[in-house]
Amino acid sequence: MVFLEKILCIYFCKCVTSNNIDAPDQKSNASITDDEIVAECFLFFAAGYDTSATTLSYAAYELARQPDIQEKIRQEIKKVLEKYNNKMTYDGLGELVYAEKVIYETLRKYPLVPTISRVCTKAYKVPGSDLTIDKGTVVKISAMGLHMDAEYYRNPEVFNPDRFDGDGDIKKPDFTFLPFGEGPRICIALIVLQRTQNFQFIKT
Ligand code: HEM
Repeated sequence: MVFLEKILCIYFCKCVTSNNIDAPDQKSNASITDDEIVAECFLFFAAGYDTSATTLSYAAYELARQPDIQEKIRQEIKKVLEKYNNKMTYDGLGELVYAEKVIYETLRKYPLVPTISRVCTKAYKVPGSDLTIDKGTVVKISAMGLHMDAEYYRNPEVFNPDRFDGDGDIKKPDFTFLPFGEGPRICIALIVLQRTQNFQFIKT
């Protein structure tokens, strides 16, 4: 809602809201047109709908193939529902630790955006090689390639949510798990998504 609030503020009062109490909202010349609002809404729909729905389809596919994992997730949901009088609360969703690992493992094995694209903003010499990436070159980073690399994920073809345990078998340096991209353009829905996807499990 913070995002929507910022857009409406820019539209109606040409100010930018801040979440920082030390930096009160300021009037600015910020403006947004009707077309830009429509474009933002379309982006939310395009980026948010199919990605979430298809991830859940892959999760359901893996659960159908592995009844033991399905049962484990079911027991976890039952336990948390019992704790919260059969109502799923925000806190309850946060307690679905195993369900979250199932979502992570689904995103690892089936990253909906298999390659992340960036444009090189200045010439970059790749360390340890004589390769220089020129400014303006489009660089494609293979999330799928990283996720299926046995150097980072043992037996990468096996669907194993436990690899996301603290003590799991994952050997994960930074930037080897990229279902949501990375850096300043990382998917804006990252945090909301983990809990909403857990919620979908409960409903199904
Ligand atoms: C399983 C679900 C999702 C996956 C796997 C996913 C994945 C991604 C990826 C890989 C990117 C590109 C990040 C980068 O270039 O570094 C992205 C960007 C984006 N996503 Fe998601 N996404 C999901 C759900 C959503 C949802 C639910 C929304 C909105 C409600 C959303 C909104 C966006 C937006 C607006 C961007 C563009 C951010 C920018 O360019 O600054 N995504 N997403």
